[in-house]
Amino acid sequence: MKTSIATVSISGDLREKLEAISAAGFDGVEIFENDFLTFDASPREIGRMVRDAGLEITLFQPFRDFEGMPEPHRSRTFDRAERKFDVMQELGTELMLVCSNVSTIALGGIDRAADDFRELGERAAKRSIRVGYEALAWGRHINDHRDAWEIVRRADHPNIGLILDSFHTLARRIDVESIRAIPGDRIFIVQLADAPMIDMDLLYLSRHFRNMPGEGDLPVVDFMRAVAATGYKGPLSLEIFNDQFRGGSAKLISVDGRRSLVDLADRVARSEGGVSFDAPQIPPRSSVRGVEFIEFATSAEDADELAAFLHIMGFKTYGRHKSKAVTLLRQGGINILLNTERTGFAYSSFVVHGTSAYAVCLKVDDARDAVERAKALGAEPFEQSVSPGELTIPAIRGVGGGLVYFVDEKSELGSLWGIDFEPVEETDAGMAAGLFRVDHVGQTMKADELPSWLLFYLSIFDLRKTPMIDIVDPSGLVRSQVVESADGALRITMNGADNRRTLAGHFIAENFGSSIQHLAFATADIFATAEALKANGFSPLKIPRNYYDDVEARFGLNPVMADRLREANILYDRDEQGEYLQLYSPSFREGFFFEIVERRGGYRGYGAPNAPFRIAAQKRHLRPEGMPGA
Ligand SMILES: O=C(O)c1ccc(O)c(O)c1
Ligand SMILES: [Mg+2]
Repeated sequence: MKTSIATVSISGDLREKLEAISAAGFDGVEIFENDFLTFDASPREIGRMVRDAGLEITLFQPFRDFEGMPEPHRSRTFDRAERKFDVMQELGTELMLVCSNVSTIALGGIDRAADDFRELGERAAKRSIRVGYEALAWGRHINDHRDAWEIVRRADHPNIGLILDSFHTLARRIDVESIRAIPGDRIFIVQLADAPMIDMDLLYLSRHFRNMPGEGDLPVVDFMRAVAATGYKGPLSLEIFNDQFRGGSAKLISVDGRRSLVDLADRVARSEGGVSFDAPQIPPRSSVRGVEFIEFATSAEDADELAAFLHIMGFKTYGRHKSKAVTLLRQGGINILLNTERTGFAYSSFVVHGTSAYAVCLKVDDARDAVERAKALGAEPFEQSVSPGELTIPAIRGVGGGLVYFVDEKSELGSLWGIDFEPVEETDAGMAAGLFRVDHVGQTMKADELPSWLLFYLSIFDLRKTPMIDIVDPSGLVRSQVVESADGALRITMNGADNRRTLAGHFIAENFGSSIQHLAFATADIFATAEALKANGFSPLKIPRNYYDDVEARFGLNPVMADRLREANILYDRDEQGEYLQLYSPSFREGFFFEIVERRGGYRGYGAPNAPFRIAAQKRHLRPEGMPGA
């Protein structure tokens, strides 16, 4: 399988783009004409630059407003094409993209367009150049790949073929099954992009909001399955017009791009028999069975304070690492590690971010397979130093600074606690509060990191995403999206902020980067948990009375229930499936916090309608000078 990406997809000048694209492991690039025109080097030098970067030029594009022009424009258009052929020969590329005409003076007619392409094919053949025709979703006469194919078919010239672009087909909701009948060798290149499902003008959507396959809402896998059925063997080439990507890190976006293509090819190969391109042979997406532990990087002083905080929440000190300054606190199936080492990754994380939950360990079916798949998707493996007899827990770096560890039941990793930890004498006061598992992990990140994290999780693990929603912070909207396993064993909420006045934005600033901002623990009886916590000296986040009056009215709650909620500072939500009750801790310092939840019935959400009230209460809790606009 050959992978390629259009230079227009990433930031930087042409040299920077090529470096990042090559480093991410792509085989080729589409040279977008503007990137070429604005770079100060001859076509020959640019061609050499591309090849020196270990890349080939898969396509030169776009050539606009060609077919169906009336004279004298028609002749001029052919002259213009010849000039571009000159450039292409200097660059060292043999494939040109012609996108469908958008000019108001263009004449329609399938045969007229086919005649123009036949003549262009003749001229191209003299130079061993091939020309592919792409239907833009907003083309004046041609805006559907089926019509573009009909023109190519009637042009009936070996140097004229079709170019498919998933965006144009899928954004117009054209049936992808129509692709299957096209002979694969008549498709000269396939461009891939996803996009969010937003109701807007297609040109605007395409030029600003395309994203990597898997990051958006379009059925790109179905599209690619249909392409694979044609016998197409050419490159899978990304063409992503996106303002955030073009303003972001070329390196990160290139890695995401390559990751999206490997994952796409893998999904296609697993769902469509006998695909034409050789898809990567990698382990399947890992099923996550649960969160095995969450590890905080911290200092000795902070660790004492954090441990006290957790004791009040019903956690017991349960074990100590045999050779490292790592303490295990446990309640039910929840394991929390406090790492106060003065060397190594945890320590560098502490130095940069202060006390924070820098690592999550997931229980999967096969930990080594999980790492192997992640590596094939461009993730960085991580290895910690271990003492003799201790386990090396397979791990990878997350998108930001954090780590994801893996354990499984099938190897010695299933005995992690017995092998690496010594039990400690139980001395803690405080009673257990009925918290039995991690319900979800709340990650906060800059808004432009959200697509990268989304792709990271969806490509490595067998998770689904929920639709993007806006969380209402009194200081602005925060974008939020969830990835979760079908059975709820792993749920991760991701909040993307770009405004420092929001609670999430404030956290990113205080923490010097993205991290886990909250952990939600599940209880089967939140009122009993609230009682136990109270006895331990826990003081929950205070929710104003107005909220309870509103909830009582909104859901028609009986007043006794409303009073119970109010007295315990428990938030309430309900949908067709069930109910959700939430209790919040105050923030630890200015940073993370804990949430306690009870899910009743089949409730699958996260209490988004309660977010404004919870956030306002949290802001009141923070130091006034630390929180402008609170
Ligand atoms: O937005 C455009 O003009 C444009 C140009 C070339 C393409 O391949 C495309 O998909 C869109
Ligand atoms: Mg295109």
